[in-house]
Amino acid sequence: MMHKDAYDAGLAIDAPAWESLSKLARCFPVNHHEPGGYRLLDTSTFDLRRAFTEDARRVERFSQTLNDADGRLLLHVDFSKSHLDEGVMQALLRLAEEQKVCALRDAMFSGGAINTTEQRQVMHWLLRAPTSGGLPADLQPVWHEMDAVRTQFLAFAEAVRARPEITDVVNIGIGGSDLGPRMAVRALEPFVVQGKRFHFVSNVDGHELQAVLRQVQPRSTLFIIASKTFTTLETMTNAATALQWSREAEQGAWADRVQDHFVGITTNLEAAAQLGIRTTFGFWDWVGGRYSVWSAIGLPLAIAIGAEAFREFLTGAHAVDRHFLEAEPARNLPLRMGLIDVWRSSFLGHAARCMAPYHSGLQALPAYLQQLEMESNGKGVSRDGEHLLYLTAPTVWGEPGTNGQHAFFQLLHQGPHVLPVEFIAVRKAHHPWQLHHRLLLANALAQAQALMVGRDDPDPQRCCPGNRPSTFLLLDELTPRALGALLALYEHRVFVAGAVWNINSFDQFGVELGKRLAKDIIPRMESGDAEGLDPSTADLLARLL
Ligand SMILES: O=P(O)(O)OC[C@H]1O[C@](O)(CO)[C@@H](O)[C@@H]1O
Repeated sequence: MMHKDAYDAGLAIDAPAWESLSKLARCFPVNHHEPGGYRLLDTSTFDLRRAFTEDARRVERFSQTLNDADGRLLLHVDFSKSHLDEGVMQALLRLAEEQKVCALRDAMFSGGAINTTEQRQVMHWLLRAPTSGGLPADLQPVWHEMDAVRTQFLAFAEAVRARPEITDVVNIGIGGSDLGPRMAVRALEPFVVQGKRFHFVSNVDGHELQAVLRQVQPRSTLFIIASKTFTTLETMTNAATALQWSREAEQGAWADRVQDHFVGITTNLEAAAQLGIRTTFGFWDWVGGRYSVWSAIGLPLAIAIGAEAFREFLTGAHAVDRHFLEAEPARNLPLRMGLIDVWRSSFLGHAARCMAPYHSGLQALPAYLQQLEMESNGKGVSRDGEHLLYLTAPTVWGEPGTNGQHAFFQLLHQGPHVLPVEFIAVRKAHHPWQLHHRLLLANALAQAQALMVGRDDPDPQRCCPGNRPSTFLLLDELTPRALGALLALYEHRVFVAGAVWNINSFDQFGVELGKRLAKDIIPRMESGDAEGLDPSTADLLARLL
């Protein structure tokens, strides 16, 4: 939680704008945690309701529309219901300058090894570049290699689509090798080819694999084994079991055909070959797992929606890449949104953000964003190895609206701490029942309004304090292009926040320790040996055995 001394001193980052923002924060409601108490420091003078009455241009000032090159609406974002004013926005833009965010952005887009802890370039953006035009000379061959693989996996996707005998596609992968394609196939359901079902198996929990294998037949199923490293325990275990299940099917009569029904997506082509997988599509160590849906990791999506629509998905993301690179800071949407995220976490103490997509197709978006944001920026040490005195990535969670309203929105309206909500609404529906869509959208608007306006009541149990912040994202239609734009916006916004916080957003060493300890415990699950384990783990092990 935010450290009071650091907050008071305003010196957690040695930049003049950081200090100004620390002072400005005193005019806003701040979530403050100290031993024995969590409270809202509401010494503030800032009130959203008043902010709108005092500034007739507030919506215009704090909202922005992005169109693509053809002038079509990509997305519109209204962050006017955020706890901020023009002074804060200006100080945030100065902070971006002092923290050299644009220089880091330019380094990323010119192939600099900005993932410093792993000495890697960060070039997921290259995967959506339609041509090599404008790229630095040393990136030209990289683009051509990438484009060749892209052409191959998209041709493969088309070939699978043309085979009616393949009725099921099973993606086996976890984390970035699962969440992106899983979320996007679901989101773009109206564009998905008829006659094929898409399944995603990520967990090492055999129940998940079993539930899928019960529904499919080896001869009509394509298994995609997706793993950047091809060493991940869950994926390798599920892949081996799926292979064995296929070989044993039909009394072994199918064994020699099995390989034709397995495809590997990895940077470790050798490991895939060792498993006996003959068809593979590669990608590169400059694509982080959580940024890989644009690569061959997106194969399930490409099969689902086809090569042309997959290229549309890339086009939407590329439009946002261009905008992020070219727009001046004051009208640069990912920059502004990333800066607001910094303001909310580090200055206002908003330790969590609720994602509320009002579209059931975006059901898996909160889970996707959890990895993107929390694995990228959930860090407490700077690039230079210094411990940070400020909050970084918020906890991200959520559910599609209206479901969340009937579950946890109570806390958002009346809980003692302030948590911003991010609404995502889509203007056009892909079903014929306009009434449903009107009710859905009306609820999104009403919730954002209720959080802000609140409700006075003489009975404190019924009173809603209001003045609660939210952001409202609006898509015209949930198309491949719009989804690509939305995801790229989130990627760059996470980049901006990480750059301001001076953390490396592209490694994930925090997840290593658990993996290492699991390796130690796995053999104990058979032997029961508890030597060297702490008493709690030893007791639980004995009970599980
Ligand atoms: O694609 P892989 O190498 O199987 O890794 C899966 C996931 O595991 C992680 O390394 C975390 O454990 C993620 O960063 C990654 O997306």
